[in-house]
Amino acid sequence: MSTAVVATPVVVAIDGPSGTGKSSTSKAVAARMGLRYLDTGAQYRAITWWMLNAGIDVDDPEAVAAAAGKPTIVSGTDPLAPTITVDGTDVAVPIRGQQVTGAVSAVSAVPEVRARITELQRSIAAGAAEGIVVEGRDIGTTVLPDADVKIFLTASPEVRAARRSAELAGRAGASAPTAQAGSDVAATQAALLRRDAADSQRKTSPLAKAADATEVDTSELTLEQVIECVVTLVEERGRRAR
Ligand SMILES: Nc1ncnc2c1ncn2[C@@H]1O[C@H](COP(=O)(O)OP(=O)(O)O)[C@@H](O)[C@H]1O
Ligand SMILES: Nc1ccn([C@H]2C[C@H](O)[C@@H](COP(=O)(O)OP(=O)(O)O)O2)c(=O)n1
Repeated sequence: MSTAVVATPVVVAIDGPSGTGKSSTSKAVAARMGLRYLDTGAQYRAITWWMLNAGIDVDDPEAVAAAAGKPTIVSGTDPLAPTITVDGTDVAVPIRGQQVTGAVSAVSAVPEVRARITELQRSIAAGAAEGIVVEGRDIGTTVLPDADVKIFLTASPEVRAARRSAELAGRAGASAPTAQAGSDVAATQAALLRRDAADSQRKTSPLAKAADATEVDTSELTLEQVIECVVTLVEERGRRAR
């Protein structure tokens, strides 16, 4: 395992669809390189959780826009223990639930929500004196277009669905694979593809690869290989900058 510390603050943008390994890779790279870590998907999930809790119709963009400024979202950026709160409540667990996952694309498509969360993301990145790894859908294109290193992770829909299902099953405490697990993977894949389509087709700041991002297909790579690949890209950039 390589441990590397970069001398100057470096900003790393990691984008891609769900299940490509953004969170796992970003956390590990940040921890190894002494950088902060920001999960922007968690912020969109947090504002979605708040909207659902407040009884706002998430399919009504005007109602979502009108409420977008109300909740206070705070992200803790320690890669070894990232946190997320809404108005002081720890929402790390409920934001991963099905209700939020099913509503987050609609809420995050609303321009007023994106403006608010983007501003928050930029201020967190600007305040990270050690440098930061920021992961999401539009970091390289919109949030931090001047990021030092931009990575776009991909993987086949089959691989992504299998990873996500295993993760969900692990969380639910499931053990041996069953026939039910097969249909769960199919349902998970269909839900992932629906969310990809919504996130890629929205008008404001869609999921997209920045022209200057390095694409890494993680389908056939272990998590460790992906981490090493990103660490190498960050170190190469550090050498070029010196
Ligand atoms: N290269 C990989 N090989 C195998 N499993 C992986 C790989 N990358 C990530 N995973 C696993 O897949 C799941 C989803 O990864 P995650 O980092 O949450 O993806 P994303 O943030 O892109 O949605 C996690 O359980 C993670 O451990
Ligand atoms: N920068 C971002 C990050 C996430 N989003 C939206 C779109 C995504 O479907 C949701 C949830 O993102 P998240 O990264 O938590 O999703 P996964 O964990 O990869 O399934 O938030 C966004 O619009 N822009």
